[in-house]
Amino acid sequence: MPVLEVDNITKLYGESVAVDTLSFTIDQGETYGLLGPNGAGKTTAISMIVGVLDRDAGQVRVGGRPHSPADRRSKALIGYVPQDLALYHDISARENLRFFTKLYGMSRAAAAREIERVLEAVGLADRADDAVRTYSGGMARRLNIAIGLLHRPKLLILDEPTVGVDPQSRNAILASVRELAGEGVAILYTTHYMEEAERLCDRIGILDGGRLRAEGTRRELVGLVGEHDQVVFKVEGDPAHAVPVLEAAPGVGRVQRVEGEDGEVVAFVADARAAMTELMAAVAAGGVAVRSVEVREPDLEAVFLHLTGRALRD
Ligand SMILES: Nc1ncnc2c1ncn2[C@@H]1O[C@H](COP(=O)(O)OP(=O)(O)OP(=O)(O)O)[C@@H](O)[C@H]1O
Repeated sequence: MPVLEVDNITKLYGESVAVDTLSFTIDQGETYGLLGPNGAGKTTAISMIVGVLDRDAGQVRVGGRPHSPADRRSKALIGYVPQDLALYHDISARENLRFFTKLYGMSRAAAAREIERVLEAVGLADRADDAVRTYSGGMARRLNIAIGLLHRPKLLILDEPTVGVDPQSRNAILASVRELAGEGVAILYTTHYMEEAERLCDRIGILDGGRLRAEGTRRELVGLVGEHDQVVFKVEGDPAHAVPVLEAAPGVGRVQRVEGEDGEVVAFVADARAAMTELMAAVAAGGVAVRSVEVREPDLEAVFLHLTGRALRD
């Protein structure tokens, strides 16, 4: 049973549809990325899922039960880390966390244990007693994530957690997300960074104009484009000789000489990994001396362009 089931949620602002019949599910230990440009509807979708924003239509189930903010049982399963920070800047990270454990009504012993655990999880243990005002933006964001983890949620929802953070904090955030997923937490992660979605997420939903244009693993999404893997050969001598040899090789769709690149020839294949052994054998049999081989796969940028006709980064 999925930890999160989102079923046709919709939000209207006047005439405009911010989120349009959005559906997806997330399993235990799975990281699901909602990828879309600014204004795609990511924050609106998340706010409806968490329950801080009313839905105009649709259902959300968490842990198999219909979720509403009034339902304490399903609420206890969710850890929500919004874009806005909710921290006290004049006290330390540890004191901020202690405040939230009191809010959750945790016992002293449980609070002490959970505070250490979440500080470790986000890599802030060594700065835990410093005032938050001395933190970088990225460290403050990590503390915000720590707060979302205090009650051991089964579903962690992160709204663009790496926007405007330093590279060190960004890496720490990505590492903590991976570790939490490894412990079985289901993760909903929104981002407009293609590389993050590719690196982190098991499955990705591409959101644009409030609608889910496509979803799947990176490989499935890339397959939608119909664009092929590129196997780039650097060859000795005249590359023209390599062209007919590659064209005749099994699994090769099209062969192209790269403009300006001395001795570079590209073979387009459906699946480079599957085709590689036969391709190399054909090249050797054809007497082509290869200096190097590189595989380039189409990326999510190409997928977004294919689906929407626009670039992901405007
Ligand atoms: N309170 C509101 N009233 C009217 N329109 C809104 C409101 N909040 C959001 N919108 C509109 O809904 C659409 C989706 O916005 P949303 O903030 O969910 O996008 P997003 O993908 O999270 O983008 P961002 O990364 O910029 O936050 C946008 O067109 C936005 O202008």
